[in-house]
Amino acid sequence: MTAFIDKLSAAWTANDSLLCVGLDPDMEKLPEQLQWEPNAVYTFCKEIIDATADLACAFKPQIAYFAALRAEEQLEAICTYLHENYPHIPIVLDAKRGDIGNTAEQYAREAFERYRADAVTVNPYMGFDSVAPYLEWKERSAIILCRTSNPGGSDLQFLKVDGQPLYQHVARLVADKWNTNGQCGLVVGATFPHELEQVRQIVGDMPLLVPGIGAQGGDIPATVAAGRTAAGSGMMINSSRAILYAKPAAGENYAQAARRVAQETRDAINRARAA
Ligand SMILES: O=C(O)c1cc(=O)[nH]c(=O)n1[C@@H]1O[C@H](COP(=O)(O)O)[C@@H](O)[C@H]1O
Repeated sequence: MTAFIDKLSAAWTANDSLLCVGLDPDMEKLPEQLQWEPNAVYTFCKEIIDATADLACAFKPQIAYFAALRAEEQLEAICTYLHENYPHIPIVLDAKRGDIGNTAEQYAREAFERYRADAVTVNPYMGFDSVAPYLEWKERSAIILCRTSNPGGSDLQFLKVDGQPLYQHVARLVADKWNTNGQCGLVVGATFPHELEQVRQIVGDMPLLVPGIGAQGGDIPATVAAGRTAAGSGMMINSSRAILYAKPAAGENYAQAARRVAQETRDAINRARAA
């Protein structure tokens, strides 16, 4: 298996894209013609994947959307579909796990064995022994929450510890101590470009998952300016709802609408990279 960072770097180049397409299937927002289909979640995600795969550097299924619908088997089938048809595009399973070592071993097996994800999002709050089991999977990645995109992230992440906000301690800890094998990434919201810039300065070229453009209103040029590496990449900039539930224009179906918005988003990111 190719190491996560190598697979991601190849996808950045092959698709000339920093766009991560989030797969958050919400039954209430699914197109009407799918509402009565037994495998609606699978069909919807497959159509979105086929419509956007040449525009994306990663796909990020959010596990809660599948679990809430008892659709984990459809998530497994989607991951298999991705491996068979788009093996060059990494799967980031968004699960935000965090638990004691023994339990974390099971979460890691769930992400990496059951779903065969290339990376999984992980919460750092319980410390290194809660993250270490993911790093045992040498070709996979743990993407650790640092400065999340939601307003309430400030409740804890901005607390000052030794004069520095907690999120900066997380960035330093991961960069200096946890990332011994180059397997770690960080989550930093596009809604906080100033903090994104701070994190980029601390962690060098570490890959960052950057959600918060699209439905959450993050600014693409500000995000790219703050988070890109010297090589002009280094990020998976995620958009979920704005792509998945794009309103079809006249004559378009939902997958075509998703493709149009994904292309506009990828191109807006690339214009900002070139600026
Ligand atoms: O880890 C994440 O992906 C994540 C971290 C974060 O700080 N904020 C955040 O929105 N996310 C996820 O990114 C996606 C954002 O979706 P949209 O707001 O619809 O683009 C959702 O799946 C969130 O769960």
